[in-house]
Amino acid sequence: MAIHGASGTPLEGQVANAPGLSSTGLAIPQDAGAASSSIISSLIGDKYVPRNISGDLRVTESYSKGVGVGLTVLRRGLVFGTTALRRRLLVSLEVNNKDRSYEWFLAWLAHNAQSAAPTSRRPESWLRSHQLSVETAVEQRSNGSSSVLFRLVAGPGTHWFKYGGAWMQMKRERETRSMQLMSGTPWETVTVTTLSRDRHLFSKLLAEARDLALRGQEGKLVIRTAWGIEWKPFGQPRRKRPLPSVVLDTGVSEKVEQDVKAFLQRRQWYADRGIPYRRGYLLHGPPGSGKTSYIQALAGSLSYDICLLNLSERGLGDDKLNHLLSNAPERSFILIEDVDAAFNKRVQTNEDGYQSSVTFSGFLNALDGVASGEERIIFMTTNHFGKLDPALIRPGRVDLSVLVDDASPTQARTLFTRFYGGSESVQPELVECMGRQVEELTTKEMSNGREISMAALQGLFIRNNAQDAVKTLPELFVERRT
Ligand SMILES: Nc1ncnc2c1ncn2[C@@H]1O[C@H](COP(=O)(O)OP(=O)(O)OP(=O)(O)O)[C@@H](O)[C@H]1O
Repeated sequence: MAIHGASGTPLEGQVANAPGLSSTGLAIPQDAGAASSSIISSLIGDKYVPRNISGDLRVTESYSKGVGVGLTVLRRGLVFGTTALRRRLLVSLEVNNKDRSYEWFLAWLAHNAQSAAPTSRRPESWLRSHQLSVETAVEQRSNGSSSVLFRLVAGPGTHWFKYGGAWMQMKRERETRSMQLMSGTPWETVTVTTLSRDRHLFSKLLAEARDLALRGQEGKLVIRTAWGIEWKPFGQPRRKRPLPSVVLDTGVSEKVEQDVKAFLQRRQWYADRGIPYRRGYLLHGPPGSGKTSYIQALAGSLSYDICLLNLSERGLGDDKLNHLLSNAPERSFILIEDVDAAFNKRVQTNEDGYQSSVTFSGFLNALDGVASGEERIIFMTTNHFGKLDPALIRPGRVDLSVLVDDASPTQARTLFTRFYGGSESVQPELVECMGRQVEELTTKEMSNGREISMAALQGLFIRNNAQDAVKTLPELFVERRT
């Protein structure tokens, strides 16, 4: 972002460099008289040009020479004057799409423009424009349902709006010849121009735009994915999942939570000992046991964001990976799922045959990273702990490794009571009683070498009422995996 005078380049430079100008800034016109006499000669031939006509031509030559110089001076003067006036009176703010405030500003403008109902008194900020672009967003309501919204934002071109009593011109420009190499999106710039005396409004406006954006994320979990070498929000911020809604075996959730909290309070401790301030966690266990859900819920409870990293991403190489891991936004967990799948053969291949260029050693180096004071928390998940290379899970890369297993009897009971407790159709005592039944059933099935995932239990409880769920439960247990 940059604030500068309206002309952009220094005036002196323009004058001195302009073609056809002397160092004094005056134009030196070409010999207009000679040119006109040669045109006449070529039209009617030299011999028909009488001597006295040639004398008149000399008068005309010096006259046109004078007019030429006069016009040039006038034109230059006008340009000079206008530029000087613009420089004195106007001030511009430039925001480009490399900066986070770019999105905030466009969203703020769209928000204010849309709130201007035609019949009501116009609010202070509104948009006057004939060039609009559409941005589609999915909004999640508090009851969990979602709706698709179309937001009209100022498209490329010139727009006008009023803010804080001042008129502002906004120019959105898109660079069509070059793209951002990593993300493939065009470079864009927004230049807002207003009267110099109103320059203080810029910071007010940007602060408002930022607050509006952050308000939209309050109480929500922001998930980011890698876009080239940058982390960008993926979809709209989601509603946070309450941590207790992810039911892990006794003590597991507390162990991870306490470790993360203790780590967050020891920044100085790490700094004093010169240890890189980072921590790695590995959650391993069968599919559907709640690993991802837990990490997301934990992030939400600590008001952290999630940066989701897919090691099989097309175009992701060792360098980019290193950059991404070292430049995650503050207050975010980096989540790398199914880490075994990425490196069990040391070279990973997509369904379409694409081979990621991240190497195992490159990944280890990126995990070690450059020692810096920046906080970094990485969570990795896997379904196959045994397949992991010991180099990956050594302390420093994985500091805490936790098994998140299939449903234990206590987990099954707790999930049951969470689902059916508080419902009007079932008495609380009955729910407690059926919960104990679920616990006993699970203990019995487990002693027979059978198990059930938490995801399967959740599915059962979603589809059935309490009585039917208890009846159907035994059918869902499967032989334990070896
Ligand atoms: N322990 C749990 N408590 C509550 N719900 C759970 C639990 N485990 C799984 N679920 C539910 O099951 C679904 C899948 O869970 P999740 O994706 O977190 O499992 P996972 O262990 O990460 O699976 P995978 O290893 O296949 O990635 C989610 O909808 C989640 O709500």
